[in-house]
This record gives sequence, C-alpha cells and structure tokens, in this order.
Amino acid sequence: MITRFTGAAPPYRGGDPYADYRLQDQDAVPFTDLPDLADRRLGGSVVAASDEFFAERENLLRPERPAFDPAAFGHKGKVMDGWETRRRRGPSADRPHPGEDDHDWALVRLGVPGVVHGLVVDTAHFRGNHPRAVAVEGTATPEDGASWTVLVPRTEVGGHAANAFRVAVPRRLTHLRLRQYPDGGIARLRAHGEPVPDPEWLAALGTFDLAALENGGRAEDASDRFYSPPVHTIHPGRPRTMAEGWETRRRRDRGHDWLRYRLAAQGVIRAVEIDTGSYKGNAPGWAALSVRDADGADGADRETDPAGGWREVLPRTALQPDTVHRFVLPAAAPPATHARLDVYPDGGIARLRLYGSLTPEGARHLAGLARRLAG
Ligand SMILES: NC(=O)NC(NC(N)=O)C(=O)[O-]
Repeated sequence: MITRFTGAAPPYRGGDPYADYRLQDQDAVPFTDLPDLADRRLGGSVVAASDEFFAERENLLRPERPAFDPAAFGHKGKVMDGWETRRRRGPSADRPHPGEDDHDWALVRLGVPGVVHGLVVDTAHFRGNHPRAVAVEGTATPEDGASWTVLVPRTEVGGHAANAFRVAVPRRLTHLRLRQYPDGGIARLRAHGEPVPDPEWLAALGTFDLAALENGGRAEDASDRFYSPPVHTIHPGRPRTMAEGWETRRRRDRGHDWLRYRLAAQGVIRAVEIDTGSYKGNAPGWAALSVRDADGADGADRETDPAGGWREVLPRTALQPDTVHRFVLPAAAPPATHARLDVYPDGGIARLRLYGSLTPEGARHLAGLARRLAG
C-alpha cells in the first residue's frame, strides 16, 4: 500500500468538502500517470454487486471527481456519489455485529484489458460510512469457477481518502472484484495500468488505429497538461466538449506544444486523422507528424542523428477549428513504434487516429506479450 489512511474522517462541518480530503503527495502515487483501464469512457462497467441500497454501483467508474451536496437527500437516505451498501447486522440480539468475514462485493469489467500496476480505492465524502477494509482480485476468466488472483490483500483503509495500492501482478486482466469489509461506501475505483490488446483481434482487423488506447497505444508524454491530459486524444469516439480532448494553456514564449505516443507495436501508418473537434477559438494553427522506430536498425544511429531518429511523415500543415482532418501518407512511410504530433504554436487536439498495420515483427511482439501475460 502506498498511502496509509485508516479510520473515519471528521464529520462534514460546511465549506469546501475537499478541504480535509486525505490524499498523500501525488508524486507518491506515480502510477496515476498510466491510463485508468476501468474508465467508463473506455467501456468499463460494474456488472454486478452484492448490494447497492444507498448508492448505485455504476458511480464507481465515473471519470469525474466525486461530488458532495450536503443538502441532497432522497427516499433511500443521503445522496452519495459512489457505491454504498446498507449496514450489515449480526444474526441475533446477542450477536448484533456482522461476522468477521462478512462483506460486500462489486464486479468490474475493465474497459480495456491489460496489466494493472496500481489501484486507487477512493472513499471521498464517505467519512463515517466508509468500509473498514478492502480487498481486490483480478481475473481474465470471469465465468463461474474463475480463478481470481489477489491484487490487494484485505487491508484497512480510511474514510474520505485516496487509498492507493501498488500492484505487481504481471497478468493480462479483464475483470476485477472489489470487496469491502463489512459494508459501506466507496466513491471511485481507479485501475491504472498498461493496455494489452488481443493479437488475434488485431490480426483479423488488419488495418486499425495504431495509437488507440483500446488497441494498446499509449500517450507517453506531452508538453502541457494544463487543462486536460494527453490520453484523451486516444480515447474511443468523438469528444462532446472541449474538456474531453487535450488542450494546452496559451503559450507566451516562442516554442510550440507536442504529444508523444507509443504505438500498439511496430507498424506502418498509412492514414492520419487529426481532429480539432470543439476547439474553435483555440485550435492549433498548424500540425506536423513524425515517427520513430525504437525497434529498427536505425535505432543505433539515434545518438548521432540530430533529429533523434524522428522522421517527418506529415509536414507542417494548416489546421481548421472544430474539424476532422484526413491525410493519406506516402506509400513509403517508414515502420514505427512511436509517433509525435507537433502543434504550432499551442491549442487543442481532440483526437489523433493513426491508421495502419503491424509489421511482422510488431505482430510477433504482441503475440509473445499476450502469451507471457496469459499466466
Ligand atoms: N448519513 C449517511 O450517509 N447515512 C447512511 N448513508 C446514506 N447514504 O444515507 C449510512 O448509514 O451510512
């Protein structure tokens, strides 16, 4: 466990409900840079729960920060932005307390299967009604009789806190089981990790988006994360608002902003879609795309190459606001494992789609990875 919070938080006394929220220094939770594989926007779902009397299980995967309205009460009690079960009782008048192992559970299907490196069990706003302890298991075979691997053993947690756990289980998981002892409320569950695509599916598709998170792509880094994170650009679908893309702050220097991606595996990009959807007064003026092959023979020359191994495949090109731009790349585009989008001078990018196919080397790499992580 990374954070060490236990016990209840003080009752809410008015003012900012986050003023006394317990979150250790973000730097102590390094895995939150990795995408949340359970994110609802990626298709994550809470498919079942033992109980959800006070608050619905689906709240667990909502992407936004949990909200608290002190005045909101419904027919079932205080309206809570999380998953909250009723209070458990013992079997009889002389044994009024729940048994030692009594607990509630929720079953989560990840939006994107992959290796989970860290979990956050967020009890925001559950101050006197948070669980005493939690446990999390994972599997890739959720049907009856599935074998579950322990990711987090039963551990005491605190109320109104970000309870963070490092996970060291090198397996491709599709489902998680969250247990709370003996009952209570959990606002959010975040499962940060690396997506691991199904190589058979990608082979059947042939040509697909090599950058998409659901296909195993990653937004590795970006020049700016002021308004929104770079991972948004490889989410599925089109964004409905500016908040669902990647937007930089206004630059006041002579530089420019950029996004760097790791592709699903070594592949050849043939068609590029740059979407400035919703960015109307703040779309970049121009964009250029470069690729690099970290697996290829030219890797050795990278140290001496002034471009660091990057090859431009789309020269600096004007962009329109709120538009999907499509570019067909020259037939001779080089194989690549990474891509970089430079935007000039700053602005918002809603989505980047890099359609292409795996090289035989890339396909072999993904098949080997899936085999090793099948466990
Ligand atoms: N004030 C509460 O939150 N009480 C109860 N919970 C809800 N949601 O009403 C409870 O028993 O935990």
